[in-house]
Amino acid sequence: MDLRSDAVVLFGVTGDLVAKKLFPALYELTRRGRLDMPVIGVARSRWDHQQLTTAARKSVLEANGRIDDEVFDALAANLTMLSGDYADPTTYQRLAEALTAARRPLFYLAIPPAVFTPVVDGLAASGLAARGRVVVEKPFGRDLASSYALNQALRAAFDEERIFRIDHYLGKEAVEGLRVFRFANRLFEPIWNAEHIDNIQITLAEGFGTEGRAGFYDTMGATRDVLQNHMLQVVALLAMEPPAEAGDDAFRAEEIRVLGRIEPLAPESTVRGQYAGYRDEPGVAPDSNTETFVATRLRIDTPRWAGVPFYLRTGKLMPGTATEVVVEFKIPERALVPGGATPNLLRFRLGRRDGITLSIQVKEPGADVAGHTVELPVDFDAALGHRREAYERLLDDALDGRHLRFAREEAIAQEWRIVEPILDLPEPVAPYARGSWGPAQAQALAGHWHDPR
Ligand SMILES: NC(=O)C1=CN([C@@H]2O[C@H](COP(=O)(O)OP(=O)(O)OC[C@H]3O[C@@H](n4cnc5c(N)ncnc54)[C@H](OP(=O)(O)O)[C@@H]3O)[C@@H](O)[C@H]2O)C=CC1
Ligand SMILES: O=C1O[C@H](COP(=O)(O)O)[C@@H](O)[C@H](O)[C@H]1O
Repeated sequence: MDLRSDAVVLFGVTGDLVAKKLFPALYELTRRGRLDMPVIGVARSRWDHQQLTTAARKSVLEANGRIDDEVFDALAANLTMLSGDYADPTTYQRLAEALTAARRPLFYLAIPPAVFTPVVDGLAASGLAARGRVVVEKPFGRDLASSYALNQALRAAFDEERIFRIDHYLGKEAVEGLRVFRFANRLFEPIWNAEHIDNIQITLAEGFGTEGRAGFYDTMGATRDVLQNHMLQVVALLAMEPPAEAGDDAFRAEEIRVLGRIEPLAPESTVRGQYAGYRDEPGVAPDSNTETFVATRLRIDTPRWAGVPFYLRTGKLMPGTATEVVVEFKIPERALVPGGATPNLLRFRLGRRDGITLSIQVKEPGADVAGHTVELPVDFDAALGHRREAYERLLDDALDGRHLRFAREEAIAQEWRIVEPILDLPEPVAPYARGSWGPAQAQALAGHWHDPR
């Protein structure tokens, strides 16, 4: 089935993901002439058409800072609202009536994972699944066992080619660009290994808290929310071997292979934290042990990465919002220049102010011959101009039935295997101050973290 979908159904249209990412993506697709089709928002909340379009307008304005009324009106003319309970078969019957003219609807599950299976079952029972595609948000299940069960439920309703497991980091231009950096630059490949790299750090920091989705977040935590998926995908892109041949299948197979060589995370080298005041938020259990921060050390059992630690940390209410990878190279074997024992750092900025910065040593001005660190920055906005947002690219792909930028089932299974030992640990989470880099124990884990700029 390779024809473009002809309707979009957004389950969870009242939610945070739709507001932050999906409405702006739909607006942009409309602007590009890629979305002239019905868009049906589904939720339990009893929204009318006016509330739906008001929410859509607000989210486009918040994302873009401005709005083109002609484009927005074209999108609004396609929007309709359908309120109903996901356990009620009549919800799907009404949806089927609204989709009578649609031959290949795209069902987007922008809902908490606990409701994925009931919705898939409802789509199957109503006959809608038989002609549709489905996009399933991350996290895909809660652990390895539940991800298998979710796969079974999906496959009972949809053919594999009509299932799209989204990890929106795979749709980010800068994340996808790691593939080009690794395999289109002869310069770095010979030193991309344990002989020359001391450690690799990945920080996914957010300067905001749970933003009204605490009830959902409290069932999830940082490990399931972003470490299991987004961060491990970035690790795979950094650590994979060059594929034996060009092409997307060989590339994805190699990614899965390296995920398979990552050792399960150890509780002893993991720090879980919770920001001050989290337990007072509406929807959070008063004794919640959910982590809003996690830092961990990961090892990859391949000759290329023998002895090289990968340090990963992510948290809410950190000092700022940024996703950065820092590759720290080893210092020169012999100290021939004073001040020359500073490691070269290669910094990838992913998703915000995208770019790459290489820090190198140059001569300190003056009579003495000594090293001084300078940075060679590349700013992708300046160098490359506008690039499309991840959700816009991924929605466009799913509408066309293209799987390249979606997560593979085997990769997701490996990711759950890796994080399983640190899920739901009974030890109390360590408190941390809002606006800090997490609990003090996390600072010690890496010895020295390179904070995002
Ligand atoms: N928010 C984000 O930035 C991102 C989110 N995601 C993923 O997207 C999905 C949705 O996330 P998000 O939008 O943040 O979630 P929300 O907590 O905002 O929930 C989305 C909607 O789902 C409905 N809902 C909530 N709880 C239930 C329930 N128990 N049963 C049925 N419906 C429920 C609510 O709508 P109503 O009550 O009106 O039916 C709510 O508006 C998740 O899988 C998440 O991991 C992925 C990337 C980013
Ligand atoms: O999947 C999620 O990702 C966002 C972070 O995405 P980004 O593109 O803004 O880096 C995170 O805020 C959210 O909690 C999580 O569900």
